[in-house]
Parts: sequence; C-alpha cells; structure tokens
Amino acid sequence: MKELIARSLKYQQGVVSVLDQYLLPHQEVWHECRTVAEMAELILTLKVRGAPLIGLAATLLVAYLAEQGADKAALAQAIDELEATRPTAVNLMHCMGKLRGALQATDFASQVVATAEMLFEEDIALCERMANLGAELVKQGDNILTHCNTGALATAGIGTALGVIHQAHAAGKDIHVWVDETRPLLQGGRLTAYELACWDIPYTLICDNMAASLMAAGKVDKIFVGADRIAANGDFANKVGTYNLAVLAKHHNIPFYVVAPVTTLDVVCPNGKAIPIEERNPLEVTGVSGSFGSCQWAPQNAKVFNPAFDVTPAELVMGWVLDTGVYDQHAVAQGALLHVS
Ligand SMILES: CSC[C@H]1O[C@H](OP(=O)(O)O)[C@H](O)[C@@H]1O
Repeated sequence: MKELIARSLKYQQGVVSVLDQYLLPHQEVWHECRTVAEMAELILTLKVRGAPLIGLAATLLVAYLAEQGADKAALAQAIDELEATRPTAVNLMHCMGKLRGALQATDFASQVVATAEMLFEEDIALCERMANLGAELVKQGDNILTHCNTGALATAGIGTALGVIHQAHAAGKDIHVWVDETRPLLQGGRLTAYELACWDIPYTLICDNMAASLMAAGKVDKIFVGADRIAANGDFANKVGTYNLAVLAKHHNIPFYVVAPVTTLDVVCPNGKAIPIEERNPLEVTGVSGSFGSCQWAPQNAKVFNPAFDVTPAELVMGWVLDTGVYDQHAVAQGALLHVS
C-alpha cells in the first residue's frame, strides 16, 4: 500500500497509525494499529471518530491485514467486526461494502489494497469539492454556527462543514465562528476549537444551551453541520444536539445547511426513522470529559439517556452541500438525492 497521510490517520513505514482524538487538544498521541481488536477499541472509544474517518481507518486496517497475508475468510471477518463498531455512520458501511466487493476478486489482496488507496484519496477530493461549493454560500462577515467536529480530524481531507468554513476564510470572507462545545464528549470545544485555532479562524466557544439566545439576538447568520447518514428523503442523522439547532434555525429564519460527501448518503434508507441511533456509555454523560469515566460528578447510579446522534427532518434543512452540488429543499423533495451516489 502506498503512503497515505491525513491529519488524524496515516499509513506510513508499513503501519497504520491514528491520532488519539480523545486526548486532543492537550496531547497529540499517535497509536500504531495492527489488529482488528486494536482498531475496534479505538473506534468504540472515539479515539478515532468522525463518520468519514471511521470508515477510512477501518479500511486501512483491513488493507494492512491483506498485505500481511491474511486469507479471504480472515479479511471477511475483519470487515464484519469493524463494520459493527458504530451503527449510525454510513460511511463505515460504504467502505466495508467496497472491501467486500474487492474480496470477490481472484487477486483479492491487491484489490483490497487498491480499494483502500482509492477510498482514502477519494475522500480528500470529496472534501475539496464540498468546501468550494459550500464556501459560495458564505457571505463576507458571516457569523457561522457549527456543531461537533467536522474538520480535517474527521476526514482524510479538509473536512465537511468545517472544510466549508476553512475555504470561506481562505477566500478572505472575514467570518467568525460560534463553536458549540457539543456535550457530552466536547468534540466542538476540544477539536473544532483546536482546528480553528490552528487555521487562525476567529471563533467563540459556547455551551450548547447558549445557541438559542445567540440566534434570538440576531448573532447567527448561517449554520453548517456535518452528517453521519443522510436518508433518501433528506432526513439526516448527526451528532446529538443538531436537531435542536435545526428547530431553532427554522424559528429564527436562519439558513441551515448540511455538508457531507456522497459516501454519507444511504439511499436504501427511506427516511430518518429508519436510521439506527447509537446509544453510548452513561459514564460519558456523568463523567468529566477526558477522564474516561473516572471523575464522576453526577449522583451515583443516575439514570442516563446518551444517544450519540439525533435525526433532523428534511423540512428543516435549507440545503444539502454534497461534493456533487448544492441541493435545495425542492430538489431533495423531488428525489434529487436518489440519483447522486
Ligand atoms: C465529518 S464527521 C461527521 C460527523 O461525525 C461526528 O460524530 P462522532 O464525533 O461521534 O464520530 C459528528 O456527528 C459529525 O458531524
């Protein structure tokens, strides 16, 4: 496999390495990964996270095993086990499906490696196209609100929603970003703030419960978020708290955009009700972020509801920014997303 390098994932000197996103922004720790169990643990604990990145990390691990001489049955099992790690992000299913196709070839090992290289390099190009298309929607001086983390850490390229923000800034549009901290794991406060600081993009960090009053005060011009799965009718799943923003945006008449590559589309999924929502460990809610559950602040044995995602109905979305174009509510209602992937 050729050398492949992204912000939080790389294949270099014959090994797959991932940046531990749970420890960012205060520690940059890379983990070498040589087994399915190691990669599964990294994904399950969100050391490796972000819908596109999850799929690519799992893919590189399978390609590494293929190069190490794993047989077809072992590779098929690796694909199944990695696909089961996180049920909502369809990019993982997309990548694993492509690898299953490669396994059908006589020269399956080289086909798996070639597929991994293609998917990795494809994501870089998809991010570039989304960033350019989405940046056209940003006006000079816009105050943009975003949720969770959708930057270079979550993809092999510049990111999805944060890629749009990066490109708009690079085009000199003098923007400011409101960053939702994104409870409970603080992907916004820890990772998006970190990426925007690295890019010298002005931002202000807020708690998730502060977005409403900012919108009411007229301080939010547009909202850009990522997605983990977009259904055929345009309903989409994204980090929990996204639906809140969409309802508030509708109430305050603020343009609300979803930014995602076509690999996030699931046209077999008819609508948002059919998207599986991952529920996670209660300790993520009751513990201090980064303490791995060790520093608990909630009452002992508190009953906890911890869905990692929520679903936003298509009617709350002004536009879907995909790498193939920007689709408005009319186009999506006409089934435009069915003919994209
Ligand atoms: C371009 S990342 C898309 C998506 O993934 C994140 O979820 P997680 O941090 O749990 O992997 C978040 O929902 C982002 O919007």
